Amino acid sequence: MTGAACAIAGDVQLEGKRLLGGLDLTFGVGWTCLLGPSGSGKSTLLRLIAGLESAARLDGHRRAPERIGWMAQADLLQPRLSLIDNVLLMPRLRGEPARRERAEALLASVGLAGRGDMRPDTLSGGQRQRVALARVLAEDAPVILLDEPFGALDPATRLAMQSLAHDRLAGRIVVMVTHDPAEALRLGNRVLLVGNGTIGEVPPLPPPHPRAPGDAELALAAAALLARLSA
Ligand SMILES: Nc1ncnc2c1ncn2[C@@H]1O[C@H](COP(=O)(O)OP(=O)(O)OP(=O)(O)O)[C@@H](O)[C@H]1O
Repeated sequence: MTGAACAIAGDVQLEGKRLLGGLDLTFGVGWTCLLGPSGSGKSTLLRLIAGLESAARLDGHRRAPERIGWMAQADLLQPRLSLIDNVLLMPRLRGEPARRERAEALLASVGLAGRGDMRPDTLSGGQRQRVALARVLAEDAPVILLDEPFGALDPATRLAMQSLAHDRLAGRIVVMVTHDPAEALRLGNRVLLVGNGTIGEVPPLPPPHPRAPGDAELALAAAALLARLSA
C-alpha cells in the first residue's frame, strides 16, 4: 500500500468465511462509486474503511485520516433533537463552536429552509435523508463515506442532491455505495463493482462529472452497466 490518505488492503472475513478477497484499494480525491448485488459486502467495506465496528474482520491494512464524514444507510437522526441540532451534532460532540447559520444554510440547500426547529419525526423519509445529507456536508472531513445517500429521494430531488453533494464535496475523497448504475456513472470518476467475493474496476465516463441528466453517453453507459449487473 502506498502513502495514500485513504486505502484498504487484504481480505475481509465474515463468520469464518472470506467475504472479499485480495483487496488493494487506494482512494484518491474525487468520487469512487461502489456498485454490486445486495449482500455482496459494499456496506461492510465502507464500515471497515471508516474504522467502524462490523461483524466482519479485515485481515490486512487500513489507512484513513482520523476525521471521516459518515452517512449511513439509515439516517440515524436523533429523535429528540431539532433538525438544526441534528446537523450540528458532530461538531458539538467534538466540542467545536456551533455554526448555526451554516447549518441553516445547509438545511436550506437541501430544500428544508426555515424548518430547522422541527423534529425528525415530522418529516418524510426523503426529507429525513436530506437532513442526514446536510449533516454529512457540514463535516469538514477530507474523506466522506456515503452509503446509498440518495436512495429515498424522488428522481428530480435525487438529481439535484447528487449535484449539490458533488459541488460541496469538491476536493475531498468521496466513497459512495449505490444501487443505481446511472448514479455511479454520473458522479464517479471511478466505479468499482463488488461481487463474487472480489472487487473489479468498471471503466468510468470521462469528465465532466456530474454528467448532465440527459447526457447520451451516460444513458448508453448506464444501460450497458445495468445489463452487466443483470447478467
Ligand atoms: N451484523 C451482521 N452480522 C452478521 N452478518 C452480517 C451483519 N451485517 C451484514 N452481514 C452479512 O454481511 C454480508 C455483506 O453485507 P453488506 O451489508 O455489506 O452487503 P451490501 O452489499 O451492502 O448489501 P445491500 O446492498 O443490501 O445493502 C451479507 O451476507 C450480510 O448478511
